[in-house]
Amino acid sequence: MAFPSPSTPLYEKMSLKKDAKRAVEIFILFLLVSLLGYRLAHLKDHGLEWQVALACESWFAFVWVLVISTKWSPVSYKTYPQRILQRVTELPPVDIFVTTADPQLEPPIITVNTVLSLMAVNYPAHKLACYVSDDGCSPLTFYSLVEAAKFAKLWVPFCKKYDIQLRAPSRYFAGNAAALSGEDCSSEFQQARDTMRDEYEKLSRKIEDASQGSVPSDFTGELAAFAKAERGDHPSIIKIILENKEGRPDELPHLIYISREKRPKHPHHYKAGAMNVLTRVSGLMTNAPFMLNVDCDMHANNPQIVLHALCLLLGAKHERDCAFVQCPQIFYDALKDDPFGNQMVVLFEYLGRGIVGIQGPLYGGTGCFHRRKVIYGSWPDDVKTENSSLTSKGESTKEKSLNGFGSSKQLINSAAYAPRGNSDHPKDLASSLEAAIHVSSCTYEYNTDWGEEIGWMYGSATEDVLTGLAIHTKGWRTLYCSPNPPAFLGCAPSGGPTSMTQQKRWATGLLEILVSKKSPIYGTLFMQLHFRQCLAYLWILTWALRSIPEFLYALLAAHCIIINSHFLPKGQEPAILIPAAIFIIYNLYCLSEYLMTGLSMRAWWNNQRMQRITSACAWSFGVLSVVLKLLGLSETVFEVTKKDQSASSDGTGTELGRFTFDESPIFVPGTALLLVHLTAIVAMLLGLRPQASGNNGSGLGEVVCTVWVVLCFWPFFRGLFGKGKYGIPSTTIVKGAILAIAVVCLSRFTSTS
Ligand SMILES: O=c1ccn([C@@H]2O[C@H](COP(=O)(O)OP(=O)(O)O[C@H]3O[C@H](CO)[C@@H](O)[C@H](O)[C@H]3O)[C@@H](O)[C@H]2O)c(=O)[nH]1
Ligand SMILES: [Mn+2]
Repeated sequence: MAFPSPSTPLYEKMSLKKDAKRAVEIFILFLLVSLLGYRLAHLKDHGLEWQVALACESWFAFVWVLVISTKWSPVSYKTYPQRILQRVTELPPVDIFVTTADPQLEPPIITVNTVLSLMAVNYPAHKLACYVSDDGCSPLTFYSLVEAAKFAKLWVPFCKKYDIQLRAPSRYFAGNAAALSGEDCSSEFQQARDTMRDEYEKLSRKIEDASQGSVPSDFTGELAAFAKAERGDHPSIIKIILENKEGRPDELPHLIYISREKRPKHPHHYKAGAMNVLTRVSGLMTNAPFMLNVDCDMHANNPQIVLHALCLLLGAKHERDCAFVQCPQIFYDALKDDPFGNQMVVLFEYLGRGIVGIQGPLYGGTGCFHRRKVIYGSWPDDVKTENSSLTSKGESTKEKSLNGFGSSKQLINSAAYAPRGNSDHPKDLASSLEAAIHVSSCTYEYNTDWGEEIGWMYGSATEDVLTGLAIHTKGWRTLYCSPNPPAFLGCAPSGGPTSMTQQKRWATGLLEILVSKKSPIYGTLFMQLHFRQCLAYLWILTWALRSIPEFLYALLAAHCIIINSHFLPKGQEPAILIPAAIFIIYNLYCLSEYLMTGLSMRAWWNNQRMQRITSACAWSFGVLSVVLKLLGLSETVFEVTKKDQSASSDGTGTELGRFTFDESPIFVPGTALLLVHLTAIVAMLLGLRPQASGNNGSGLGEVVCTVWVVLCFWPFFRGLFGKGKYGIPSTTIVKGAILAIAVVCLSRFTSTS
């Protein structure tokens, strides 16, 4: 099988954009510092509002310093096929992991499409094994996979024979004319395609019927294992759905279903726990030196992707330059102009590519190819290996290493091969079934290094960033791979509640890392994390903390209007130019990033507006949940985001991009903020404010800020009057109003006292 041609570079240079970016960033920092100077000089004449402004602006200046000193440097790589061909005589095996957790939130048809697209990639089938972890322990998911395996026997040969580009059947059959235009027009092909379409329809109908409750209710045969299983209380269920017994490259990859043991009172560590079980079971069954992991909604969109990634993994000059290969998260059927601000295109384009120039991209949890030995805790250079659990010769040396991997002898034996990138394992899968059940039990990890030194790390709701950080901390570098067409495509959450839940989880998880023992500051001071990589991590890990100054700053203008005071210089003072310039340059600059990435002005507005909403609502709850965790009052949880097969198939939404609400308290801060500003506007218009002393009343600056906040929270304004899911529930409005009244009273109180 040929590696992709070097004439298609995976990376391009971005130095022009970068230099302009730095100049603007430094100028904004300079303005921020001037503003701080101005505040300090005038502080004694003013009240509380100036202190709040000073504190918030200092924080924003700190964030800018992080951004600038990190210097997101873009980098250009070439592909490495030449070098690989000299060294690699045989393609290495790759284990593929798919995680799913809930058949309601993650409909099995989505998982099935992901699995089918991965089984059909251009790679010798006997070198691939696909492991699906089901944390929902759902007979429906299992049944769907069994049916999908039958369909795969037709689908995979069809894709390979006709070189189909979209190998997730639902995407292929929903394909628009453009995607299909390059296709063969022979009648033979057309016939084959029609047969496939019928077969796929049959498959989706079967899964649909089953989810209505008709099939998995009879727990016989293969389904018997699920009869007494409850979601959070069941033994391990491992089923070999497909096995490529003869090791034939043109047949199908192995397909294995895993639902790890769960018992109440035993922590299961959410996705990180699932990944560790997948790592162990695959270590026993196929033990490939490379592992690809994707979320259940992320199908392979580029059939060459495994080859692309191996170009980087095998072709890097030294292994230490490539611990893992991360592909960007890109979404299919994305709503126009990103109304929920979560498609992250600009984020990946600038930040993502920029970090590549330091120590390499962060691990994003999906679309990532790992080296097994790195996951097993290896260090980049061999000297260090002696301190870790295994030597480069592949023998387990110290007692600690035996304990580290747990009590399974077979697992320890198989792990001994990992450092050499070698993959000895029994020839048939069934012979390791018993050991696999053992390593997926809920007590297996007690007194081992899993989650601490080995595997996916525990202790954060963003286990991906934490795991990647642990790898960078050891001094590994990592690589970014963004081929065209994109490697993987997933679903972006749509709707207010789903987006907020996701952002809250991220903010929580990132802050958990910042305050943990594995924080990047420790990693830079005492280990091998590069200084600038540490700054890059800090910039992301402080997301949740940013919500506090931002919320106060957002309140400031309304507070000033209500008490008829000001925090910005007056319109006629020259000093007004400083904040005005920061505001205008910053927004124009952000807009330019969107336009240069090929997005619309509307997309910029939606993103900047959602940033304010996310910060006020989701990130502030992130701070709250970490504080509760630190106080020992509650544990953080991983709430799964809902996946829609296609945003437009929802049917009920006539206004797809419109913000939606639910009963969640997460919308209270946003509602309260909006109500305070509306109160301020009304008070100003009706002249219900105290008389200002001298020239100290609020001015144009405060009014502009209030209008800006109301515009950013426009979805909430519409929500006040909206119906059904488009309306803010009345209980939330009442809670918001109580908070708003408290803020207004407090403002009046501080101004009179
Ligand atoms: O107890 C759990 C919870 C989740 N998952 C799986 O984890 C994946 C990611 O969950 P999702 O709800 O889709 O979260 P997202 O916010 O979309 O995920 C992003 O953020 C996560 C960290 O917060 C990363 O783990 C993901 O890879 C990354 O795509 C899904 O495949 C789930 O099935 C489990 O296997 N077990
Ligand atoms: Mn997801």
